[in-house]
Amino acid sequence: MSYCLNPICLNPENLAYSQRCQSCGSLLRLRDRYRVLKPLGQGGFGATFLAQDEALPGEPSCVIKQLRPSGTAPHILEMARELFEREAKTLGKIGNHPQVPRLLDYFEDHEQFYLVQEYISGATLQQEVKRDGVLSEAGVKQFLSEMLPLLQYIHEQKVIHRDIKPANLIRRDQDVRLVLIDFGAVKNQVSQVTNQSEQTALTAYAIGTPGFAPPEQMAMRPVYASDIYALGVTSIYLLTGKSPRDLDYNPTTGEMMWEQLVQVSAHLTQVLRKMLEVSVRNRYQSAEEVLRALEMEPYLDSLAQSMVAQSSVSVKERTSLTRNHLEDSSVYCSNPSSPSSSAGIQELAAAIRARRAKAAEGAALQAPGIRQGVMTTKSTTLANSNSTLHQNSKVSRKLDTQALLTAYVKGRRDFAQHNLNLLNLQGAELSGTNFHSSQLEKTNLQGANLHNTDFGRSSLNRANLRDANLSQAYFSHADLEAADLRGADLSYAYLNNANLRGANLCGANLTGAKISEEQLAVAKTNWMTVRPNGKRGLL
Ligand SMILES: Nc1ncnc2c1ncn2[C@@H]1O[C@H](COP(=O)(O)OP(=O)(O)OP(=O)(O)O)[C@@H](O)[C@H]1O
Repeated sequence: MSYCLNPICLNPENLAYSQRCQSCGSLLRLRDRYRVLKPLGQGGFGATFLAQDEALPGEPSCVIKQLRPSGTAPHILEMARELFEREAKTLGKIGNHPQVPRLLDYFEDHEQFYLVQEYISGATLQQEVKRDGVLSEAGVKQFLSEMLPLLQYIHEQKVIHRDIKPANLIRRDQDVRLVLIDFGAVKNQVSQVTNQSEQTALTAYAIGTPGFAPPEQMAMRPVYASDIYALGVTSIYLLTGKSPRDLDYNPTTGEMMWEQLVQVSAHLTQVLRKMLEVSVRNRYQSAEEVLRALEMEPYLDSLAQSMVAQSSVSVKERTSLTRNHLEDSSVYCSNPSSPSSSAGIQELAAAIRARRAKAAEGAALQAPGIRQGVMTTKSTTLANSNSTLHQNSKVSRKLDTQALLTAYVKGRRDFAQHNLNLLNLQGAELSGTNFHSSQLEKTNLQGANLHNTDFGRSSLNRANLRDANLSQAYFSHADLEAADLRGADLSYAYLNNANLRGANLCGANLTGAKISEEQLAVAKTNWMTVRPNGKRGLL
């Protein structure tokens, strides 16, 4: 089909490759190169079309946006043009990012404005949820780990998107990456002071989508954290399949009531709660902060627990100690961006890394010079509680094969921070389980169903994962050194930051998996290994 772009054409559908519209006589090729195939949508200011560029070899698809303001008053036209230019400028500036459509052309033709951008072939997250159902905790973590670096990049370019929602996120068929579209509502040049009345009039037409946009954005004062709120609402949609308009709100605080609808770990709940804070002051201030919190919270959680459990410390001491500790680590900090709190996080992260390194080396659990129960300075407190955490988690969270399988059958999915070393779980049904930070060294998981399972930061050293179903599993920071992954289905798994040294990926399926060339270089592969692009061959 060839579609006529004349806004007042009564019968815009024409035969493919026609020169002129049979109904209104307009030329059907825009700028003598773009042929419109079909309309994709119509918003307040413009219409969007799928087109092909006949001037290029292969006639690649593209998206054409045509400025079509609904009113004709000069100031409306002016505002619409401004919004349109904004999208063009923003795409021109940030469209070289792989998760943003490229700006291909921008021009005026017969007093109409046009913007041509890269066509992203794929389904939106809204369509995906309607088609495949809601995501698990691991799925949402993967979503956030993909979106937060993009958000960080956009914000570094001084751009607030202002309309993040499932319908504006397309999972590109070609490489299964998420692409953010619709930059028509972005706020550019955040630091520049604009004419207040112009800005207010303009933003009135571009406040984003009610329910996804936070209160300050609806009040026309968007900030970077507004995008974090919208990302939080999108995560709730992915977990529940419910749009904000289908959710209840607390009449006193205005908070969205979602917690009773989802079954996720305490740490993810805490992160989402802070992303969805009604008050900007209490919300995460940057995408980086959310990323950091996602990686730290499970540790902080058990850190607090292990400290409370410490028998040699009095209740009074324990309470103040826990509070100080949490303040240091900025978990409940009212101003998390303050230098002291971020130093706290770094200090804690360093301690955790040191602890993990020690554990990996098989060093003694208790660091030299640290004595149980004697807590004098901040650093000894930290080190002491970390060693306790390690011991406690080893002793109190050990499960045998039978106990684990029975708990799973009864509906339990959270086995984070457990010691499951050496268990025989061959062929077990364990899909959608949370094994975050657990120890699964030399565990036999051959042929097990581990679809959509969270192995973030877990230790799977020399684990037997042969022929296991690990599709969409999450392995960020997991240790898979020397693990046997022969014939495993790792399609769409998230393996970024996982240690794959010596891991055997012969015959494994890595279609759509998130994994770097460096990681693949240190693993074993053969011609049977299916690469992330879906093709077989040596890596
Ligand atoms: N670059 C693109 N690649 C593929 N599809 C796109 C692209 N940009 C927009 N679309 C699709 O075109 C349709 C229309 O999108 P558009 O951004 O113009 O806004 P809309 O959904 O009509 O309205 P609103 O601006 O209110 O969200 C949507 O279905 C969207 O998924």
